[in-house]
Amino acid sequence: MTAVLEIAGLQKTYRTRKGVRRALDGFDMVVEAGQVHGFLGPNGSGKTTTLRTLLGLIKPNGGRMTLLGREVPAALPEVAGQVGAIVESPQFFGNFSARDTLSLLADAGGVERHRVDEVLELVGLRDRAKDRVRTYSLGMKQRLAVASALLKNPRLLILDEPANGLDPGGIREMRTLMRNLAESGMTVVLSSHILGEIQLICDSVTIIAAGRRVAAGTVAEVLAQHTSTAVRVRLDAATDVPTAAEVLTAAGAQVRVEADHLLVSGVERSSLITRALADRELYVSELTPVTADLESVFLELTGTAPVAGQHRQVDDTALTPAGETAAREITVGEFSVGQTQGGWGQ
Ligand SMILES: Nc1ncnc2c1ncn2[C@@H]1O[C@H](COP(=O)(O)OP(=O)(O)OP(=O)(O)O)[C@@H](O)[C@H]1O
Repeated sequence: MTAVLEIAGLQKTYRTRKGVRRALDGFDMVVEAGQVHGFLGPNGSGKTTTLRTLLGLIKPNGGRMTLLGREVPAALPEVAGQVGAIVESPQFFGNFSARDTLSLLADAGGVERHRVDEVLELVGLRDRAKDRVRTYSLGMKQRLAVASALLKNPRLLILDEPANGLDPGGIREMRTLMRNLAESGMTVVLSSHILGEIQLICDSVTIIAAGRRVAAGTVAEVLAQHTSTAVRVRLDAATDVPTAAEVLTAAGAQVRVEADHLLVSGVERSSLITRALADRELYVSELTPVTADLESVFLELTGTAPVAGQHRQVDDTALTPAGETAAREITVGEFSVGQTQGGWGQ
């Protein structure tokens, strides 16, 4: 497969009154041709900074980037015609219709007018094309934005949070649109917080936390790397749960205590769990491998699982006056996996 987007060791620091904020800390990303690729990360992890840097809107402090095989930002003038992007919410004139808006953009970009009708059809706005934009729902405005990025029939489409603010119906329409575009041969990169959605529509994902890649690969690979050993353990007597947690922790397992069961990982064989518990006269009523979804993997990797009474501190973990990184990296398979601290609750 050919990579249409490659980023290696990208660095970006912002100077703020409080010190230097390291937004990207050696970030890597690869997107293969023809895929829908999800770019995931908690608030403030560096997604927008990455996309803006890639598109030449801000200057990196280090690292290398290519788009369609050409080194950027140097080759941006040559590749820009084949890359459609919406990184900041575009503003449209409320008094213009979708057709007026797209015609204006087509003329300005040297795109033939017949393309306007094609993209209106593609994004499902044909029937409302003559209505004023101010009468559009948020979902329709998002689709108009996507239509504007599609005018030049790009090989690569980059969308920052395309489903932001959409209701479930709007999200479903956006999903269908993304899949249709990928089926037509276009590569689509989309950043999102809506993880269930990403799991449904993306072939592959990159997860970023504190400016570093913490996981990458196909959705199946990322899930498989984080699901192999987790087992749900229920006991005959629910009152035995705390003791069982102690026994399994002492045996070297990682144990998470849930309301009426345990989630146990880091154990080679499930039979070791049953045996360790039976030795203490604790009897198991259920032992089930847990299939993680992308959301739980994301929460585990980015350290943003809800923490009671703790406010989200992502920006503070990224603020490193001494220039140190807040991310801790370990290697799992061919991907690097890191962990950061941080709560939730913004
Ligand atoms: N212009 C700027 N000046 C200073 N710091 C900035 C600037 N832009 C972004 N940052 C900081 O850089 C880090 C990464 O921000 P970025 O907007 O790239 O994250 P993000 O993953 O896109 O977040 P979100 O999902 O909230 O949009 C954050 O700590 C943010 O506060």
